Order: sequence, then structure tokens, then C-alpha cells
Amino acid sequence: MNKPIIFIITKEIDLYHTFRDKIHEIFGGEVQLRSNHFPPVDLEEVDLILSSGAEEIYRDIVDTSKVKAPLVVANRSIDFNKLEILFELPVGTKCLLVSNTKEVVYESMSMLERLGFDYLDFTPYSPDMDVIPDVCQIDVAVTHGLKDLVHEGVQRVIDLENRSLDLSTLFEIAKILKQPFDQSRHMTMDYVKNFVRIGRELAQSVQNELEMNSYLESVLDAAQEGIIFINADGKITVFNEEASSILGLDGQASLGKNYTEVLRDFPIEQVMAKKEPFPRQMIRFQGLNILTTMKPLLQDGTFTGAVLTFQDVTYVQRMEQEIRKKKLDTGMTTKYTFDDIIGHSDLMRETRNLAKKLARNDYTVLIMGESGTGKEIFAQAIHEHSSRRSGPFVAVNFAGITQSLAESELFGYEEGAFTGASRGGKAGLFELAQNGTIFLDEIGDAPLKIQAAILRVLQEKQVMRVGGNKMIPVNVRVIAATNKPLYDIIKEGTFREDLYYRLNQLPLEIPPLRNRKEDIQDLAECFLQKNQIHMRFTPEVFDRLSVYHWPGNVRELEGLLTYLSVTVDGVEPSVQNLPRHLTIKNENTSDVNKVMKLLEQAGDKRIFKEILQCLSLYQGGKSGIGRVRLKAMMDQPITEGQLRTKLEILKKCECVLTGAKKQGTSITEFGKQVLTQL
Ligand SMILES: Nc1ncnc2c1ncn2[C@@H]1O[C@H](COP(=O)(O)OP(=O)(O)OP(=O)(O)O)[C@@H](O)[C@H]1O
Repeated sequence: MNKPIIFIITKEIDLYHTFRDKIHEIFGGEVQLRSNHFPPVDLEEVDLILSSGAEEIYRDIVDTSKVKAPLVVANRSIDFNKLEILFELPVGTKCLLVSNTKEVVYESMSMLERLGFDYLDFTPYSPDMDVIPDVCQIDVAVTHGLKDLVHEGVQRVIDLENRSLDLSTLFEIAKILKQPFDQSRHMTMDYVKNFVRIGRELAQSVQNELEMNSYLESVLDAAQEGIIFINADGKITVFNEEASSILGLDGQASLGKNYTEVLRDFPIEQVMAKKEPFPRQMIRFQGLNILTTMKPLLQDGTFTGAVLTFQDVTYVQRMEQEIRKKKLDTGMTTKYTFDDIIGHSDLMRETRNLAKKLARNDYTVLIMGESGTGKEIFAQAIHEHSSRRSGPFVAVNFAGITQSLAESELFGYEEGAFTGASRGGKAGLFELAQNGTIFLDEIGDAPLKIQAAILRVLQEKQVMRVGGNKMIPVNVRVIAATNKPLYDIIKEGTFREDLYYRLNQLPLEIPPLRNRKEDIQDLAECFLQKNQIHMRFTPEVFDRLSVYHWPGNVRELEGLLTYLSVTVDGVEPSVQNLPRHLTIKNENTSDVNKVMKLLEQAGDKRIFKEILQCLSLYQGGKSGIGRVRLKAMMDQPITEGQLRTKLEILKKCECVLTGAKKQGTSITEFGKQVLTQL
């Protein structure tokens, strides 16, 4: 018996292939196939016509008068594997459904809607329709194997591929051709299998979502901040444990309630109405100080609610204390802020203001000033005033440090780098100062090799431990200090010029105490108070202190106060209680102005001037000049006795030196300074 012939009519050849494959799968080699895509076809011999569309389609393609065979219009199934892509589209996605005829596209649309995709917004399109859709309004085009018909402007295309023949059509073909339909059981199984798989996947994804939700819940509950989420309708949907504990409210009971019922004191309205963030601010909630931030949440530009995060400020303060304590434990902390830097003189005010400006950025600061002027406390205050304040402040002093010690201290070392190196190696000070500030004190004393290494760190922002082979990135601000004029030591060849320029990005000069004598009283009072020393100074004592030249600056002043607190009985030290160098030796000498005043009080200034002039003229000689000779050199009349007295005064003021025996009198450097003012 001849095998029955099926004539398959489709518009596209691809669809013919889809049908052909299905028929072969079901009927194997028991049927023969013909196609309108492979003419000629002898219609007389055809046993069944299978058309992909309604009669009109097939009438266009074949001469119906010659057709005797029965016609089956294919019902088309859908491939569930392909449908999964549609599950990913969000609700309301605008889909252009594209097919080759109006009938097919409407039929596809109705099938997709029946399958449950009615939450997608479908616009049907086929070339035989009059209306051309506006592709700007379309998110995605969906088609069954007809990608070529999709408009160019559509960004995304989902091809569900050609729909194959459904079970009822295959069954009808089997019936007409009297073919056994053994595969039907397998096919139904396949359909059911697909449903089972999709169902299982859905269950799994629900399970995943549940797991994810519970995971997120634990994360939110572990957070150290109160977190509340309010949806677009104003309902509270998240209320973490910390929020409950800070606000003293039952979080679970608050869920689902409107925020106006629960969180009256929070200015949430602003975020909900204006959909604008509410910057970090302190608010009062039932007697608590709450630091809060509120932000609107937008998903694909749609407002979905607001999230509130907040902290009880007492907690924040506690944290800050903890950090401070930790820093204290490691010794990497600061004691001083700008408020602790005493002195209301103009010079000090200017210096403090400048230092505050320098603190605000990350450039290297070079602090210059005599010993004891307060360079280190300025460095600490700059750190405390900078954005690095919660990071460490690590100080290293180069005075008298050897090269190898400086190297291992600054950069650390790896285990076994040298004899005596600790097991496991050791981090260097640059590493320890990570995210903070390193203070390189007395940088002028740093050995040359260390200077080169510091320059490298400043440029490359990474260090290598001694004996190590990998670079460690460091984020550290450098503040260096020196009491030596670096430029002089550059000339001597003991300081690198390139390092000087690298350090000197922001120079800061701390004035010596002798140039800001107004600060002495402030400093003295502050020091006495800090050390609970009950002592007050008479104007005479202050007078003495203000003419002294303070080579040791504030440190020397502190030392003096300690000395007086130990040696003086009673609370009011007199001038006699001051150490000798403050009274006798330097009496009124170091301050030119003071000496000028003194000379004025001691008689005619012009005589002092002429004496000093004569002495300076005679300066060329090896020894001093005798009184007789000096008197002879002078134009102004003066007795020997008067000259002796004047010389005594000048000597007390350290303007002249007189030899013990017969060396005569000579002018001092200070005397020359005084002479310029006379
Ligand atoms: N303006 C100030 N207010 C309060 N205390 C000060 C002030 N200036 C200096 N001191 C005190 O003087 C002492 C010396 O200060 P500091 O160590 O900062 O000086 P320094 O310039 O770094 O000295 P050196 O160059 O010797 O290292 C410290 O005890 C500091 O507290």
C-alpha cells in the first residue's frame, strides 16, 4: 500500500520545517510530505492538505477546484520552554506582538492572554494591518519566528520561534489517514512534563524569594542603624530590630500601618510628597536625639516608597569614645585640638586660622618653628580638624635615630629580614597610620637614605617592608616638622632638596614666644590651672617674663612654672624667686627695645651711642680698648668716672664685654644691634 501524502501549505518555509519535523516525530516514515515551497505538486495524488492558516491562505496558493483531499487547518501549540523568557518581563511591559497575518497575530495574542500573560500590554501587528505602531512606545517585540517583520526601531526582540502542531491537529491527521497514533501518550507526557518543570521552577523561585527575604531580614536586623521602609501608599513594610529598640516601638505591630500613625515626629511627609531626600539631620523623637537620613526609593524612575535610616546619637557618641579609647590603647592618638592651643596674640590667631585652612585638605604640611613652640600640638590639631580625624595619628621623631632603626620602624619588616626580626614580621609606622596622619618630627635629622625612601612613599603612595617583595598601598597624610631651617641644611648637603619641595606643599611657621609675649600670661594661667598649681604673678614678675627671650619657648615657660611651684613657698613668687638667668645674666638684655628704654633712663643716649660707635670702629683689633684710649676717641666731653659708669651699664645690658685683666672693652653682637637703634 502506498504511503499517504500530506500537502503542507505554509507562507514561510521555516514553518513548513517546523510542521515537517513534528509529523516525522509522530508518524515516522509512514507518510509522505509535499510542500508549496517545492513545486510542482500533483494535487490529484494528495490525501490530506494541512494549511497553516485559514482557507484564504491556502486558496491563494492552490487551485481549490482541483482539490479533493480533506483540509486540516493547523491548530498550533506553544513551546513552554520558550515562554519562560516572557516570565521575566515586568508587569505592564509594552509588547509588540508580530506575526505575518492579522488572524495569526490576534490568535497568538488571545492564546498568550489565556495562558496568563494578560499582565503584559500587547499591541498586535502584522503587515496586512493598516495601523503602523509607534515603536517609541514599545519595550519589546514578541514574535513566533518572524523577526524580519519587526520594525528596526524596536530595541529588544523575543523570538518564541515557530509554534508547532498541537495535539488535536496531529490526532485529526492520524484519524483521516488511518494512521496509528502511538506517540500520543509520549506527547501528552511531554506537555505534562513541561508543566511539572515550570511548576517546580516557580516553586523553587518562590522558595528562593522566601529565603532571600529571610536573609535580607537578618541583614536588616543585624544592622547597627534603625531602618524603616515605607511603601508608596505610606504603609510601613520594613521595621528592623534596631529601629524597634531605638524608638521603643513594636516593629512587628507597626508593619502595615500608615507612617503617620507610628512615626509622627519624623518629617517623612517631605520625602513622600516631594520625593526628595531629606539630608542627615538631628531630630527629636520622644525625648531622644535621633540622627536620621531619609531617601525616596525609585525603581525605573517610579517612586516606590521611602527608606529611613537613623541612629540614637548617644550610640554614636559611644562609638566615638570607643574609637578614641582604641586609639589611646595603641598610643596612636592625639591629645590636642585647636581649642587647646593657647594664645590670643595676633600672630597666634593668624597661625591658628591658617592651620585650620591647611587641615581641610590632604596635602603635605611642613611645620617650621624653634624648639618648644608647639609644632607637635599644631600637627595633632590639624589631624583632629581634618577628615582623617577618626584614623590614627602616628608620630615619629628622627632626632638621633639610626638609619636601620628608622627604616624598620617606618616601613616595617618581613620575618627573617635581619637577625632579631620578630616572627611574622612587623608593620611599619606608615602602615599603622593607614587612613590617618603620620607626623615626621625633626625631619631635618632624618638620615639621607631614609629621606630618599620617604620621598618615594610620598610619590608612589606605597611602601615595601624591609626584606619584603610586595608593595603595600598606603593612604596616609604626612605632616613634617623641623626646628632647623631646612634650606640651610640643604646647602650643607644633609637634606635632599627634592624632599624639601615635596614636604613644603603647605608651609606653616610657628612664631617664637619672644615675638608674641602677649601669650605668656595666657599660657602661664592655663598651665597653672591645668596642673592645679595655686600661684599668681605680680606685674613685676610678668614684666621680667616678658623681657626674657625664651630660647626654649613654651616648653621653657612650662618648665619655669614647674620650678616655681616646687621652690616657692606661698602663692605669689617674687622677682627674686625667678632663676638667675631670668634676672641677672639676661637682665633686660635680650630685648633691644627694653635696653633702649633702660639706656634712656640711665642718662644721655647720645653718650652710649658714641661709646658703642668707638668700640665698633676699634673692632678690628684683637683685644678690647682701654678706658683712657676710648675717652680720647670720643668727641663728647666725659669724665673717666662717668665713662666707667656708662660702661658698667652697657656691660649689664650685654652690649659690651670687659676683660678680667687688661684686655679692655669690646662691643658684643647684641651691642651692635642696639647701636643700630640708638
Ligand atoms: N600654644 C600652646 N598652647 C598650649 N600649650 C602649648 C602651646 N605651644 C606649646 N605648648 C606646649 O609646649 C610643649 C612643647 O610643645 P611641642 O612639643 O608641640 O613643641 P615642638 O615645637 O614640637 O617642640 P620640639 O621642636 O622640641 O619637638 C608641649 O607640652 C605643649 O603642650
